[in-house]
Amino acid sequence: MVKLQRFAESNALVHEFGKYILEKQDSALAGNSHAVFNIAISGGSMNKVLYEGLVNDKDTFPHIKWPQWRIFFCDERLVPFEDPLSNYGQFKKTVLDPLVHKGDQLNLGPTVYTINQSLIGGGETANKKIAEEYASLLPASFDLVLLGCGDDGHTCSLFPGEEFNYLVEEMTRKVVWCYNSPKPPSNRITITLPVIADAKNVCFLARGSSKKDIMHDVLIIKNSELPSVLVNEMIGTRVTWFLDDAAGALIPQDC
Ligand SMILES: O=C1O[C@H](COP(=O)(O)O)[C@@H](O)[C@H](O)[C@H]1O
Repeated sequence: MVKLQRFAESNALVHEFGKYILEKQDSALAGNSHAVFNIAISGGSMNKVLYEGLVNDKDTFPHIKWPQWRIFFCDERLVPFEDPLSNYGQFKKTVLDPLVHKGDQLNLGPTVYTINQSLIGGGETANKKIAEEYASLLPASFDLVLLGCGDDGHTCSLFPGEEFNYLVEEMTRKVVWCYNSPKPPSNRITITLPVIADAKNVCFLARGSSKKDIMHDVLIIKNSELPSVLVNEMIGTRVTWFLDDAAGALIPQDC
């Protein structure tokens, strides 16, 4: 059974989301200044909430131990970092740059693991190599995986539909090349379901009315053709969903 956290108010959602991440940081570090917090983050709408909930939140910000964070990407689009579609590029612009320069001083930031940009544009062999190299960087397991859920029920770059079965059926490799993403760009890499299943905590974030139908399919119908549902089914007790009222409009309040 997954945990549902619902919010009528956007500020409250953002604040509680930041507090949830802080809690997971604290249990991973347990006061040990040599320990690290391994977190995998998603792209898209997640970045703004990470900025608001972690960098711009005056209660949370002072408690984040950024130098002990090891940040990885759940998926990455195979474009140069300066391309607006790059998940790392957007994260840098939205979260890292403001963090590093916050408060008129230079703050020490987290260690961020990106794909090998020099291989982008190198075709099939290079794309497979990007996935392979990225897999070799991943920790044995994540303390926290932060997931989005697309309007079609995809999460990471694991898409629903027969032509994408090779992605959700991958049970050996930790990272795979997605060569036919229905959402641009078509070339991406993504962590696989076993990596998510090994995580200590998994948290989905869904906001806005464009998500209301898919939230109904995921949380009420539980359509197991949807990758987001597969995550819930695999490790439900470790999964928390953060929803705003617009995304949860079709979910009964007592759910
Ligand atoms: O393409 C992607 O989409 C999903 C969902 O994004 P959202 O903007 O609808 O929240 C995202 O989680 C993933 O990282 C990204 O590459």
